[in-house]
Amino acid sequence: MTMSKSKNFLHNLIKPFKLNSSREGQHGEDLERIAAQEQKQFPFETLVHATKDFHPTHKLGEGGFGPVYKGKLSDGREIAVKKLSHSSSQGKKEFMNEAKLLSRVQHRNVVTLLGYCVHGMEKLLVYEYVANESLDKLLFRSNKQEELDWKRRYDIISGIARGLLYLHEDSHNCIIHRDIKASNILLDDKWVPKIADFGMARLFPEDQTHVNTRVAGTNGYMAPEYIMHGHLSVKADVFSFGVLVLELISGQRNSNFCLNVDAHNLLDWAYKQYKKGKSLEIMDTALAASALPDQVAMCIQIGLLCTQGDPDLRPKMHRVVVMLSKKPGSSTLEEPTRPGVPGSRYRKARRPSALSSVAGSSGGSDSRTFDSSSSTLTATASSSALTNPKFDTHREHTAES
Ligand SMILES: Nc1ncnc2c1ncn2[C@@H]1O[C@H](COP(=O)(O)OP(=O)(O)OP(=O)(O)O)[C@@H](O)[C@H]1O
Repeated sequence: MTMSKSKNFLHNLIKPFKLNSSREGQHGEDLERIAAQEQKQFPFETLVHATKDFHPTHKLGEGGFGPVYKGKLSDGREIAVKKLSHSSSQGKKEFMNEAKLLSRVQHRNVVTLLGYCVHGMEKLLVYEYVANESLDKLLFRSNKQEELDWKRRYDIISGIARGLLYLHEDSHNCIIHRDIKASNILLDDKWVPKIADFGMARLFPEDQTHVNTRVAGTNGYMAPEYIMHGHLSVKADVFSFGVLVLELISGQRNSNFCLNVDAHNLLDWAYKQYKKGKSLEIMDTALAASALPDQVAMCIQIGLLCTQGDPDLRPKMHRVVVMLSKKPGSSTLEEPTRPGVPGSRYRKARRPSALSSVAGSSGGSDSRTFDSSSSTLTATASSSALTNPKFDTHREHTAES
């Protein structure tokens, strides 16, 4: 091929993707952008076809927001379709705006939201399908713990930390996840962790007239200041992340901790062992062969730093990522203070009247209630609050504390 021929060839190859000349280029880019946005909206028929009419055999499971179905698009891409339950009164336009915004969130450690669909009363979200199981199934509900060797667990901890850092600081807005837990971490076929369910509060704001049961926080993972006073900041996610780190290392759930040891919960146990200089004793026996003791000890210390009772003392995710990237022992980490007590005493249901008075007094932007039928707490804040890094709601709460 001659030089000019190969130049032409390259130009033609690039042309459909990039138009360079100024006005034509601008126009082309606009069209591209519009087309890209349009593609985020899936026709309902496409999703019906992809999931074989939401056939029960395609159902992957059901969470607090509704059922999730596996599907396959005609181009071969595998998808997970989340059918949102009907309990929110959010308008179609608002939902579409939020979904469009969230489908711009792109990170290796965050599940990609491919798009959305509104069809009559139905609101659906279309995600990339993540092939492996969720972390809780592997860690707590299978006999595959051995497959999660130390290197995998360490990579999972680092991946989740990077995904959270992205949501907090690097995405177009600060997104506080508020429900970081093992079942919201999906693993792909290469064991890469992906944070799922991000931004759900934006997509599904609370309907103030409805005592809903949707999930925005889970016992055992929620920061004490969030449960007790409604203080919501990135540090609430840092707390949940710390719990997850200690769960990954110990193989024990924090929420129904039942080891016969002198401790109330996993955090308490980890802290006591740490103070005695025996932190490695909390390590999952399934890690015995693969663990790098110094690295495990460093991660326990990071987990404890993240779960400290005082949110101001907890590191931000940026600092966590830096700490995780260090060689164990190469720098001194801070000494963790006492961990916060996850507030399972909120198990008592609050009266709906108390709920509406809280919601009412807030000007409608924030409410909290507890669904006594599950182990989850519902707590939502307005979208503006969720996107504002400085958001910190402090209100006298009416629940027994
Ligand atoms: N993108 C996805 N790819 C593969 N499976 C998925 C995907 N999203 C969700 N799932 C599966 O669908 C099921 C339900 O997920 P969902 O996130 O709705 O609820 P959950 O995390 O189990 O509970 P909760 O609503 O309390 O967080 C889970 O088993 C999850 O593993």
